[in-house]
Amino acid sequence: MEITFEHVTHSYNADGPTASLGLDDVSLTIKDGLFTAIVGQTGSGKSTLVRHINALLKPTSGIVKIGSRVIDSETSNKNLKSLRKQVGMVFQFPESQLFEETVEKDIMFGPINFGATEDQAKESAQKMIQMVGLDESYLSKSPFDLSGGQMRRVAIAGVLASDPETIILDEPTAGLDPVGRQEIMDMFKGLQKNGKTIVLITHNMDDVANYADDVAVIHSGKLIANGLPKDIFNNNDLLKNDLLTLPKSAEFAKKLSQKGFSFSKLPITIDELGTEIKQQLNGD
Ligand SMILES: Nc1ncnc2c1ncn2[C@@H]1O[C@H](COP(=O)(O)OP(=O)(O)OP(=O)(O)O)[C@@H](O)[C@H]1O
Repeated sequence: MEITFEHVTHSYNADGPTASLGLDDVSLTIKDGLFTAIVGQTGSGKSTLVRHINALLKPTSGIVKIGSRVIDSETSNKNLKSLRKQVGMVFQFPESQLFEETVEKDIMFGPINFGATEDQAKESAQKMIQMVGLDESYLSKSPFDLSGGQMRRVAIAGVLASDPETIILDEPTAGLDPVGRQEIMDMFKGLQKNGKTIVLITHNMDDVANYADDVAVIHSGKLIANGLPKDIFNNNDLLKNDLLTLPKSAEFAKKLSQKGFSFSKLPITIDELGTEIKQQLNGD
């Protein structure tokens, strides 16, 4: 499902004395089936942007097209259920939203809310618990007896259980250990390979380099760059103005360049860095 922002401005408390601009004239296309990363400094407008994709927020001016649906300032809060089913959102620290007595009931909540039968929702819960790397024995446990990382997985399973076409992730791996992070990110990449559109807010540039097909950089509510990761990380204007940091491999490559290594291109992933170094050492 393609998502298009056309001149979207969002002002918080637009009519009040404490009005603040969350988005400022943003035009952006999030392409169907791709993994798009949204990056930018803290407070730049990333969460404000993605909350328009399921109409949790509406533009103060401009429009957002989500598939065939158009959201603008006049859009009613009624009839948004089908949109909310199409666009699943994993908020920051989603485990704080777990509330049922068992993991199974928590995962079933979304599908039942969107009209699934009890049996269909149970089947979904069984599938999704495995998808997030836990076994079926967890279904009968209380979510509150799980570790933080396990709770996070259950919360993600709850969003995936409704089978959304587009999945919005607001820093989904914050606070997880490195192995857990990679497992969860690999799972999202797998979902994309199976046809989902993924939108990821992240401060982790290694995740951008490793997983994203497209990157949008937000600063002070404005879209200041949009393109392939390799092009974004070669954008010296962004780097020199501290609007972006580099993935670790690229940082390391820059240090090696100062020691006389020369790279045919800036390596942004560990694999690319390894290939470049091998070529250098072999004199290719
Ligand atoms: N509910 C709100 N009421 C008023 N202003 C808000 C509200 N939510 C966000 N803002 C303001 O909008 C701007 C963008 O905030 P937003 O949360 O979208 O940034 P962000 O890039 O997601 O930040 P972070 O990386 O810290 O999560 C900030 O100036 C913020 O103070």
